[in-house]
Amino acid sequence: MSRSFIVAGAQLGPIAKEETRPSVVARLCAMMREAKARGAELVVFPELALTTFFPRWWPENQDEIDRWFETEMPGPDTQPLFDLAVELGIGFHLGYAELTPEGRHFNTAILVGPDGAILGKYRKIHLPGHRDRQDWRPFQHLEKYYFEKGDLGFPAFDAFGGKLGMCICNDRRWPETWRMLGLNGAELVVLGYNTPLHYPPAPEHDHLQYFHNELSIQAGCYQNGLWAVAVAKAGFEEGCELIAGSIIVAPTGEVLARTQGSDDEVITARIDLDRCSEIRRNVFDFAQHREPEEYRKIAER
Ligand SMILES: CSCC[C@@H](NC(N)=O)C(=O)O
Repeated sequence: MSRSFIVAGAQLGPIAKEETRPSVVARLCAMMREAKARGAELVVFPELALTTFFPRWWPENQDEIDRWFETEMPGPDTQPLFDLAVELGIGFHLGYAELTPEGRHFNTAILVGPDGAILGKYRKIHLPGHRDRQDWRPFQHLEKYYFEKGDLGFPAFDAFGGKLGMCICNDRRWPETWRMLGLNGAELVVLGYNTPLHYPPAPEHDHLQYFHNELSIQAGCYQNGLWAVAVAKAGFEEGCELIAGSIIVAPTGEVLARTQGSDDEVITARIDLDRCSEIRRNVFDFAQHREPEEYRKIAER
């Protein structure tokens, strides 16, 4: 397979609390068709792409938690997405809430090939927010309550002629995420996010949300010599404004495509995985220039 191909980011506008899974999957399918029409071989959907961003609410009972989670992937509601991918011959990345047969809850993403096979799975490691109900906030951010920390590390998978890695939303802010993916050989990192514009503990930083999003992703790409497709769930969702600004970023840190609005929107760019070496054979040649014995504190509590 060629290492130069077109990728798409499929940004989602808001998903209402009562919007059904079939309705959301129809929106994803429409964007998958558009991505394919624009020549894409891979389309990237956001974090928790099947539902509203439910960690903003304190649940009253277990049923109110489990209603947001998928117990099978694909399941009856998501099978049409897999079927369309096979029909069109396009791969995809999808974020969703996973409930395992053992009753464990994860914030999960998968990478699916153009034959509909699941090529890789990632479970979010950096869970932001809080565990307890905090009524002073205009909305909750209860990821630490709803989810367990991911247990799959930061793997890179053989896919699309190269090595692909995944992370999810808050993970993108941590240099350790990108470095682990880089060390594991990732050449393209795909990720989705749900980022409220308003950050209640430090509202003086609200105006920097778009800047911090791009800063983190561009730095991750440049410092590890890899590509990224980073895709938002955006817009006013149940009274909470989520940032948009989905981007495709080159190993040089340059932004090649960016969404214009805050609704369902597809962006595309041609990427060439061989361009990772522009950075990895030069300033970030890990074998030549890394000094890991000086970094031990990074892996300590
Ligand atoms: C409350 S922390 C900020 C919000 C966080 N959102 C997610 N979904 O991880 C993020 O890092 O974008």
